[in-house]
Amino acid sequence: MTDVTVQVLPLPHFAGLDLPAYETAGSAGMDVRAAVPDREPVILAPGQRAMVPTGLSVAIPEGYEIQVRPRSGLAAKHGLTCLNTPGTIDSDYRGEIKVILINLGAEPFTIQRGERIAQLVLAPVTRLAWTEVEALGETARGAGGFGSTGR
Ligand SMILES: O=c1ccn([C@H]2C[C@H](O)[C@@H](COP(=O)(O)OP(=O)(O)OP(=O)(O)O)O2)c(=O)[nH]1
Ligand SMILES: [Mg+2]
Repeated sequence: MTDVTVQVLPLPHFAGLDLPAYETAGSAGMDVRAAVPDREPVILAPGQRAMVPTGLSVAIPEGYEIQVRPRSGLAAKHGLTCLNTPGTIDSDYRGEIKVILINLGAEPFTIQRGERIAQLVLAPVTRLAWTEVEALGETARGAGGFGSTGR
């Protein structure tokens, strides 16, 4: 497997944190850390959401995106997830990557500086081009959906 090189710009408030990294040899995503101030952890009350800074800006090569996905441990243990999952980082975005976290659990959740809050997955993008038609080809499913095949 050939790695795709992505330029990363650590912002001033990233200082002292570790760059996202694969935690195991076969990991699909790199865990990304909260770049919140040391003395100002983000406390999410049940039902509350926040845009959590990562302290990183990137330049993804054209033809790729980065998906921001939740960590299953945080979701299963604390009800913490990414509200817009999977978040999309476009190849032309140069702002800071932020993680939109929501606490769907029953207890407040505190996000400390350096905590691994989500994972970044690099993915190829296939762009589509429309061809407008007057009718679509028939299929057995037709317009059936939303549970049409049963539960
Ligand atoms: O979880 C996310 C999702 C998006 N972004 C940044 C990178 C992305 O390239 C940009 C725009 O995201 P998106 O297209 O999902 O949001 P939008 O509401 O359509 O905003 P825009 O009008 O800027 O495209 O915001 C993040 O930092 N984190
Ligand atoms: Mg958009």
